Amino acid sequence: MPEGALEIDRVSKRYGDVVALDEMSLTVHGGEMLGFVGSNGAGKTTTMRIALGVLAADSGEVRYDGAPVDRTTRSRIGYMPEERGLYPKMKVSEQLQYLGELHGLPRADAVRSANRWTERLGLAERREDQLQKLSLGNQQRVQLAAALVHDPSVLILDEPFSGLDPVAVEVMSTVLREMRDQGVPVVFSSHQLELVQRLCDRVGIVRRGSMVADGTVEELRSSGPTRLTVHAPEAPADWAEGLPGVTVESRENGRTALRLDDTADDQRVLRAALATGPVHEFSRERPSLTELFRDVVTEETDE
Ligand SMILES: Nc1ncnc2c1ncn2[C@@H]1O[C@H](COP(=O)(O)OP(=O)(O)OP(=O)(O)O)[C@@H](O)[C@H]1O
Repeated sequence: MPEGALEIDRVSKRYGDVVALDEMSLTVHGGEMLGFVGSNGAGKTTTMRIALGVLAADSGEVRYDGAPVDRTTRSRIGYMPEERGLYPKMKVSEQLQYLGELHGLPRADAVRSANRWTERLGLAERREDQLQKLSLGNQQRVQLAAALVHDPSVLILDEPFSGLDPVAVEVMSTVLREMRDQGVPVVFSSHQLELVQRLCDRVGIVRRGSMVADGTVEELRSSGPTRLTVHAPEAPADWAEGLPGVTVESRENGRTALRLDDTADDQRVLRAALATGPVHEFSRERPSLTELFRDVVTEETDE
């Protein structure tokens, strides 16, 4: 059972004048699923291509199970590229068998594995079809099968969920969870933040080639400014004005949404609210991953 971690350690990469990666670091442990999120052009694909070894880094190191990734470890990686590079005219089963053999499986094992994954991914009826005759969603299932056919010890997937219908999303999610539960480190990029929040053990947010936030969804959601909702129906409109470190974000039907920075004292806010009359609600709101992500992107735009 694979247990090793995939570590990307301060990897930098330039394309001419463009700094694609600036000391990017991330670790995915065995048995863990990491969601890799960031705006367009932030550096996700470049990171994954370097991890796979199809692109060389200018500096930094990629390690699996503590050792630098070499040709042998590379063949243990299952990769689903964004550009979906399969052969359009080849039959589904032939293609998967060929890829299995290319990764070192004996022919009989490659055939067995291709059959197993096509069955598992709902493609059994399409085995003898050319790839180009399949719908885009089914082509994507074949691409996942291609990443899995050699029974990889690490899974790296570039936007595996993009363009999938809800049933296919469930199939893909279940398979990735199973791989994770077998001890495989799984990392995938995605712009579908709700899906990432639901599926992943950890999330890494990348901005301009560096990791800017990394943790469990819970850790990320409890970081950042505190947001409070206070329902004090008799309070005057300006009840929270002037409280140190407190910004009023909105006020509607007696409910005030507040943002507290590090200098604010929530107990002082509560006392101020009680001083106006009854308080029916005093609750801390935690941001969703989408809101956290928006904060990071906004910072980027502001710079
Ligand atoms: N072959 C290349 N030549 C020149 N610049 C490139 C090349 N590939 C990527 N870049 C640049 O490197 C940066 C990082 O791109 P990358 O594709 O890694 O981002 P990404 O996070 O995967 O984006 P997306 O979410 O749009 O797929 C971008 O500025 C991009 O324009």
